[in-house]
Amino acid sequence: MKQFFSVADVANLSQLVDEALQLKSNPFTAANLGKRKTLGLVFLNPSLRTRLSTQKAAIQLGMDVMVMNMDKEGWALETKDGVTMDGNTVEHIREAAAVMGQYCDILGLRSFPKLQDREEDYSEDLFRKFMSYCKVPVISLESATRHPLQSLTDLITIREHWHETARLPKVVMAWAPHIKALPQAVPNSFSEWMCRAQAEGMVDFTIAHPVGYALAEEFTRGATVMHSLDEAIEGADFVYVKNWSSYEDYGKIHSVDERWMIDSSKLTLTNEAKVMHCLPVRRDLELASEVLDGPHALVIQEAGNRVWAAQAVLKRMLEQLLSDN
Ligand SMILES: NCCC[C@H](NC(=O)CCC(=O)O)C(=O)O
Ligand SMILES: NC(=O)OP(=O)(O)O
Repeated sequence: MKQFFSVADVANLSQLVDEALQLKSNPFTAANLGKRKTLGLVFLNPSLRTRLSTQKAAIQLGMDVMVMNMDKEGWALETKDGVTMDGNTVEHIREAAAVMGQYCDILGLRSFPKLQDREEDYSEDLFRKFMSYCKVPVISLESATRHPLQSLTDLITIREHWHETARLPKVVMAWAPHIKALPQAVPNSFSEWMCRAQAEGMVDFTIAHPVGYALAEEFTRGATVMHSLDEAIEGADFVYVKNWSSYEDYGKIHSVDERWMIDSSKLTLTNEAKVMHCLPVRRDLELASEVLDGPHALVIQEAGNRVWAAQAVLKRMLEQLLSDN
């Protein structure tokens, strides 16, 4: 694996999930694979889980890790070409990415969308430039439109908590309220991974969102889309809670009539569903604390699984690096 940016970078989904679960039961099987290799984690936005779980994964593979909080500690980055840099930006991504590639064997990058210009965000201009200029394999730590380490984790978590063989788990991604305009990266990515998992006979996938919150079609092909939360979650085995801002009316928040927050009474409509969320979650706005603190919540186990997703992906990248050299 030379890059990990979307589900399209994974040749065999089921195998990668299996490998992650094997690493979970035996974390140090490849403890020397990454010896004398350096992972650089570059953050343009905040992070708790991605930062710590990816570091831990790399350490368990024997790698050295360097973290750069570019947003707070780096020079202000210019990403546009052909501009005279007489404003606030100090360093161009052409040099910054190329220099980081000199220090690291694999780089990870987190960069959120600005949510102002849809075309610009969805072109993934910054991420693509970083990948092209750094000249080493790049792992997405969440880009403008996707969060593949999270989605792989989510698939691992569903596989781990589903034991019936007679039928597929009903997985419902449910839009939730929020006060801020949030990116579509997590829901786009979850949907993209679940649609692939559905096509490969692993899950049955539904999306529930209010009118006006449709995601870009390229991420949702094959999913059942419903505009009533109650109808969508009926009989659900997993409910994946997430807020996102409008894609159609880009980056905007529309007010909604129906109550969209999952609480205990909503859960009675489901098949004793497990409730997932990528975190961070705003209690009693996006998700009721009675659910987060109750037996249906899977959010802590899910966050724990971030380590095994990252470790499986880094292992594949290291194997490729070693076979290329
Ligand atoms: N990396 C996981 C989610 C990151 C981001 N959440 C946030 O920005 C939450 C901010 C807040 O709640 O104020 C998102 O939804 O894409
Ligand atoms: N879920 C997730 O990516 O969390 P962080 O933003 O804290 O890394």
